[in-house]
Amino acid sequence: MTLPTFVPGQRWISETEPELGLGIVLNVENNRVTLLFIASSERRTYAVNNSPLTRVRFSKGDSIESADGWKLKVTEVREHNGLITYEGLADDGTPRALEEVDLNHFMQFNKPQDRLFTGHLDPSGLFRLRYETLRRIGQLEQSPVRGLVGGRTSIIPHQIYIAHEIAHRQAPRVLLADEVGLGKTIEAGLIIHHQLLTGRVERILIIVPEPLLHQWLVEMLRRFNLRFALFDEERFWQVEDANPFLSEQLVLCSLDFFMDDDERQEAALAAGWDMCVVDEAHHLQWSEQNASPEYLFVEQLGRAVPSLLLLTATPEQLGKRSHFARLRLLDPDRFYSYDRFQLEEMQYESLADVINHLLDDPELDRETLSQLKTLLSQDLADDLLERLGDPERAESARGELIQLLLDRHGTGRVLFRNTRTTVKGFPGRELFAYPLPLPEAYRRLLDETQPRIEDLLHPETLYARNCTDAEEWWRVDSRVEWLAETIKGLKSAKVLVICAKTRTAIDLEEALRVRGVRAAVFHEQMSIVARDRAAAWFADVENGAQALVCSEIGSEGRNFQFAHHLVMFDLPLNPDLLEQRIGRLDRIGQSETIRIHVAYFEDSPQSVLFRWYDQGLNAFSQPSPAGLAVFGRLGSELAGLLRAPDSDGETRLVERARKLADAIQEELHQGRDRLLELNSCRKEAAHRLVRFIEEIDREDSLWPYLEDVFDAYGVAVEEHSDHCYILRPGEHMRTQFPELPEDGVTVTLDRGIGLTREDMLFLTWEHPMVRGAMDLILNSEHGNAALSLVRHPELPAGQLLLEVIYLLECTAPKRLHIGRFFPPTVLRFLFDQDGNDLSALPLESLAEQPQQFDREHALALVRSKQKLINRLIVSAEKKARAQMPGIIGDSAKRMLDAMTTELKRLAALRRVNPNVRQEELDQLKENAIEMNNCIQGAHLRLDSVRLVITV
Ligand SMILES: Nc1ncnc2c1ncn2[C@@H]1O[C@H](COP(=O)(O)OP(=O)(O)OP(=O)(O)O)[C@@H](O)[C@H]1O
Repeated sequence: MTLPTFVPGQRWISETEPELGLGIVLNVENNRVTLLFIASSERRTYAVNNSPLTRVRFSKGDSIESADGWKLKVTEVREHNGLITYEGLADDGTPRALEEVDLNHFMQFNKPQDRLFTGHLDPSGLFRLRYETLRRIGQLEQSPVRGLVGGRTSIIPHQIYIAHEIAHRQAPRVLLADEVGLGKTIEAGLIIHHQLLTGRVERILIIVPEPLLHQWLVEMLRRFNLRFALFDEERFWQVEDANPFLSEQLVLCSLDFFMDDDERQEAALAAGWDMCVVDEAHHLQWSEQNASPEYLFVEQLGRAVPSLLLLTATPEQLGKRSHFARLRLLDPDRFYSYDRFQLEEMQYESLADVINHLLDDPELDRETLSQLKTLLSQDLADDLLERLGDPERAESARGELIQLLLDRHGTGRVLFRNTRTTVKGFPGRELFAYPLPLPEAYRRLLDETQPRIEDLLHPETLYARNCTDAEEWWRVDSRVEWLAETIKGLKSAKVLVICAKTRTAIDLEEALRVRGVRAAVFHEQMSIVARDRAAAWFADVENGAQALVCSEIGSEGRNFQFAHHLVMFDLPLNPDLLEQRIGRLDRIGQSETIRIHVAYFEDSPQSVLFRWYDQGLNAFSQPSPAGLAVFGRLGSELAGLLRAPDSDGETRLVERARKLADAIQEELHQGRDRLLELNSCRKEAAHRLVRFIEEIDREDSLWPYLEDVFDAYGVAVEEHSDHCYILRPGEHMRTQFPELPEDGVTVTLDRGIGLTREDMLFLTWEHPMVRGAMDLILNSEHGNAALSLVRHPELPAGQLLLEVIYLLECTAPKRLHIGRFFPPTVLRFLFDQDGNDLSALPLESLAEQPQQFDREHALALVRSKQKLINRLIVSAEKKARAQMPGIIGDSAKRMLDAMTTELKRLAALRRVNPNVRQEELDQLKENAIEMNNCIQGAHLRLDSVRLVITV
């Protein structure tokens, strides 16, 4: 091997640290050479006979830059006393010369050709890894289930359907209103995850009732690897001088945090969120006379933030108008008049009827067709109606027509509600009723005072108010003794106790403690930390509390499905609250029949209410979709009976309630609920998506890919158990590896294991570790220039091939989300030395041979073939350019189709609703034009090259 000759003034670059820039030889002494890297202000000394340095030597035709910034196209390269002078034409066309000592110090040799010709050759494995990564990214961007795979969640059809449906919209604004416990938080998480992953949103504000802060924080982190910053007063004031919300991208706050504090509201309104999520949105109360401050605040946010997700299991809990008002927050254009909304609801039955025909009938009868035409008269849907007659295209036309009908005439686009009737698979409920004698002390008090309904249903509060000197209420209330005995009788089973009043909950805990029951309490007056501690103590299987006593609001939204026994210490008047209570246990993940224990006082208003729920609404054994409507119509009569119980009147009222509930339920089923059901989970589509995800889970392509990544970057892997591995930083780790702690981490690739073993990372293509690794590869030059020896049965030995990878990319402002129409597209070419196109031979078919090249020979070979290589790169570029119009045309068409549909929708809405502004239509058109320009301007980039020699 000949030793390199170093001369002061020469330019060399480091193969191991190319980021240092162009080095300049300072001196050579005692077989040691010292270089100065001016760009990075570093000085390095190497052994002359073993340095990782490559001489920078440009060739004729290269463009180079001087330290002063002028450029030269090289026409001649002269060497004198070991130093090179480049001659050629400067930018302005004048002939100039540039000494190598004056070359730009910042010159980077990251481009594939640069690295190839300067001998910065990576192992072939890295080249393949880079190619595989590019290909994967293109596939992932296009995957219909992008963003829905990476959560630590079971794949549940209705959730995936909703998340898919919503996440693919631009700036979605929807109300997620699945029945209690069906997974709205998870749905919101999936949508957020998708939108973040695809770059559609970056800044998100989640607002929840204070008791749910911690649960949300934990769910987002453990299920979706999303780190939200919890903002409370202390955190808010940590940032001085600037809007504190600008210090984080993902923020979680309680609604209370904003109330009565204009400064915080203003800061939130000015913080430039892309998406806002509001949980338990039924708290946003509204009436014509009086909109609540909470409503007004979210209304303002809704105007400032493009995407808005509202979550509630009981959308009509505070009345229909309030429900309408929340819909208006989401789409003020669509929901602009309550009267019209009501009128529309009346037509839901005939609408559902038409949709049913579209779904089920092979031929549409004349009446249905005429109804359809009337419904779509404003929609310019003639082409769709025409397609119904064409057997080839009828299926898709039916789908589009249903979508149109749901969008225009129902709450289709904005409201999603799945129920247990459609989701299925939930365990049953069993009712245990305990009539108890009304304590004498209560009877006396109720007779002596003029109690309000509240007092009638919760006599303990009346007692506590009026008998301040007497014994504590819980010493006279027979329900307390019953409660203690019931809990003890259930041995070690966990029992959730819910009562309406905070004071009652606090006292009950003490009463239970006195009676030897290990109980914790949970209510809204406790701090978040204390509440979470109580919930955790209750959840602890070994040493935890047997019972948790909750107040009404304190338990809202919480996950207690590990318990199977629910005690209702009293009953709420509002049927939605009853359902919220049962929903603490009746949620996804409940494994047993739920035992509902209800205590009430005989011959008292409580027994009337119990019968009303049990026999009138049948609300204990299943959710009662008509409950609220029946309560709305017969509520005042119920209140009359509560005030003055009368057994005949009670029997009559319960009977009326039952009949009314049946009738409303039937009506709802034919109309509104049928529409909601159709809209909230189209079964076939949902199952298609689920199958897609299951296939990805089964595919088994992630681990082989990761093994290559770990191998390339020096991450040590150890088997843990089936599908589980321990990862640690290896001794030769190249660089800090994403999401890998110093002391290692255990990972699994199996969803089932991931769901039960939360101590392990659940790795998918969407996990931050995997995405981080992909970024690491693509944001560096790793693998963009390589040389390998390969064997292939169809290729004679001794051939020289060039493999060239081009990337077709489209640059556009983020707000346009161009990736959905134009993902980065990989174009691969393979040529032999005679320029024959061998691209049809896939990369995988070239069997890699283990021989290594010595660097000097490799460099000599590359240099000797420089002209050929450049020529082949030009051929590849030509071929790539020839493919561009097709790719660009397809993607422009996809974009235009999607935008046209959206434009048509808005134009049709505008015809029925003058509130849709012309500017919105104009904006959409402008977006389409802008996107089209970006797509037409897609550019090619040479990503990597590999010189291949066949053996
Ligand atoms: N896909 C899933 N995989 C695993 N667990 C799930 C899934 N969906 C829901 N769960 C669990 O089921 C429970 C209920 O889900 P979630 O809290 O999202 O329901 P919700 O509809 O928001 O309830 P609520 O109406 O009470 O607010 C939670 O414990 C949640 O973690």
